[in-house]
Amino acid sequence: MTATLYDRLGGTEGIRRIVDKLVDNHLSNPVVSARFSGSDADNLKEMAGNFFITGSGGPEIYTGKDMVTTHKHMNINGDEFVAVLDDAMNALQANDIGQREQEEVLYILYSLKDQVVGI
Ligand code: HEM
Repeated sequence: MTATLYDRLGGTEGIRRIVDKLVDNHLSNPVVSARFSGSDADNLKEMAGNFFITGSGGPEIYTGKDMVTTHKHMNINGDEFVAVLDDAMNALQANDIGQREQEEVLYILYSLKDQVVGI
């Protein structure tokens, strides 16, 4: 049986490391940093980490809002969405995640586009 994406990303510990890097990337990415200027970075890391852990086949610990409710009225555009995908790919590569897993994460994130962009 193939291991879950959760396992292949290094389980809870591995995903926490990836998401910490992802949020740090957002904070220093000029395309999106202003979006997060009022955010509590530690809380965002916790919530985004929980989202990834649950969404990749790990324990059901995500108790945050759904993606439409979270991003509604933010008027997020396509360039910002691509910037977030860039930050995610960079975070995976910085943590030596394999290409197959990078592709799977990219596909999952891309599939959420309609729940994030222009809503
Ligand atoms: C597929 C792409 C994305 C996913 C999976 C995602 C996921 C999340 C999650 C899980 C949260 C936390 C929700 C909660 O606290 O209940 C969140 C919050 C947020 N997201 Fe996204 N997001 C995505 C794209 C974006 C984009 C493109 C932007 C804008 C550049 C953005 C801006 C924000 C902001 C400003 C918050 C609120 C932070 C806060 O409460 O301080 N997101 N997102």
